[in-house]
Amino acid sequence: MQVFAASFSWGDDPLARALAPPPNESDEERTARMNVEIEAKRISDKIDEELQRQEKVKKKEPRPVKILLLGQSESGKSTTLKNFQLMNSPKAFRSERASWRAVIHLNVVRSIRLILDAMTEAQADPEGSSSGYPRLTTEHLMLKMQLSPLVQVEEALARKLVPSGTAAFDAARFSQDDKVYYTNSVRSREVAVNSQFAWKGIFSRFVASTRQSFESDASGPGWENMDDTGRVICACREDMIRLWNDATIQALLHAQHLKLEDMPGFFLDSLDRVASPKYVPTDDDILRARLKTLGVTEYRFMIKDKTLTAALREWRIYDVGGHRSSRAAWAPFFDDMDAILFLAPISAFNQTLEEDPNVNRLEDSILLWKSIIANPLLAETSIVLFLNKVDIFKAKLEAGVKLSRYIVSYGNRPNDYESTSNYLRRKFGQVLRDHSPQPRYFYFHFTTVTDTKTTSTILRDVQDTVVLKSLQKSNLIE
Ligand SMILES: Nc1nc2c(ncn2[C@@H]2O[C@H](COP(=O)(O)OP(=O)(O)OP(=O)(O)O)[C@@H](O)[C@H]2O)c(=O)[nH]1
Ligand SMILES: [Mg+2]
Repeated sequence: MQVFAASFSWGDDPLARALAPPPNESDEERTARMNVEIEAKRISDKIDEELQRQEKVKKKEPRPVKILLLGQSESGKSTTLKNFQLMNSPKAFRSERASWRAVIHLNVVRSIRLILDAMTEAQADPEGSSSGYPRLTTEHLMLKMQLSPLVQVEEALARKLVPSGTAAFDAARFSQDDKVYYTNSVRSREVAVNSQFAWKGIFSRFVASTRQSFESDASGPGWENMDDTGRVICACREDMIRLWNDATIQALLHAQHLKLEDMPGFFLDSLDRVASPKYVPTDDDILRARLKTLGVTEYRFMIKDKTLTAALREWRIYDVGGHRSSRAAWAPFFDDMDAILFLAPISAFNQTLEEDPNVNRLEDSILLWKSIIANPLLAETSIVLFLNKVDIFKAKLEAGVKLSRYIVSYGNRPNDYESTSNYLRRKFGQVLRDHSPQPRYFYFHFTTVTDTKTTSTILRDVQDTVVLKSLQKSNLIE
């Protein structure tokens, strides 16, 4: 210790010693050394300047706008996301048509399977004496047999979309019914896909080989480019049409209260088109296709701000699963959002949750809305309400379904669209006034998000006004 202290002194700095000029330096050597040092300083100053410039640019670059889509399952979140994609990156949206064709085929075979299941139930009581079901003829049973390969097609498509054993597949949330992954109830069992899993990539080989035909609107890829599942569906087209249009089958579905046309992903009225070899999904078809979300999907795009600076700003839209078991995944997104689009399907007033048949869907929407409004983490976040599925809501009212039968508080007010829709809007507005931690503006729209034209106007309004206000409030825009 003493030896070390004796050999080291502050005046003997090894760094200063290393940088000091050599003791017997000539004038020439000195000039050369100084020139090298001047050049080194010039380069170093330039690097500092560049770093400072980059820092300034970084500060000026607008921060991304983040929007979170919320609402119960089947409320229309993913359909709203599709509208954003169609508006802001139509080419990319349309390049995914081959993948959506597979989903539409899956939707078709699901509807057919539900009819086949209904027929099996009727076969258990052939005389219809105890159930009151209409009698099925040998012709019906022949049709049923001819269509039975579609059950395997459903499983094959489902397995393609949700391969078991992938890290992205969350088996805990599914019952393994017939080795295919469906959500719990057998009648409404439905394939779900985890958004972390790049399911669209599965069809990319197919897309690549048929890119031209899919990108031009003229005609589809044709039989020769179709995969096996597509071929079976096309081969069954005539039989499916006959089954769906059969009066006895319609009576049977009616007797079993099975309204396929009210279910998401209904394409049986378009079988002629969607089960043809040259079928290419239209934008409308893609918006009507149903694929339940698990996990979180992020979509990014750039648009010009509607501000004086007209800066190009990145937008990020987040789509989450609305099933009760998926809602715990919402919270981590709450503290970082500029706006929330909350979807409440008002047409669901006479339906119950798939997760819990004792809970009315509209009631679930109101409770969910209340919990979002009251959440202190979201106190500063703009929230926009979409009272969605207005088309189905109107159709139900016109068919004579009474709102007051399910929402008793509606009493004996008139059952027309004007009165009922105003009543529901006021209910949601009242929850906002009563439960928001601080006063906030009630932004709402009546929507049918499967209608791209009206939805794009509404979304542009959301983009231009609501979010802009939120950015101004947080001083992100001068
Ligand atoms: N007729 C009609 N159908 C709609 C409307 N909005 C959504 N749909 C359909 O309803 C189904 C469900 O919509 P999604 O967007 O998948 O619902 P989601 O909220 O993403 O549901 P999860 O992923 O389960 O949380 C789809 O088949 C849509 O095409 C609407 O306004 N009118
Ligand atoms: Mg979804």
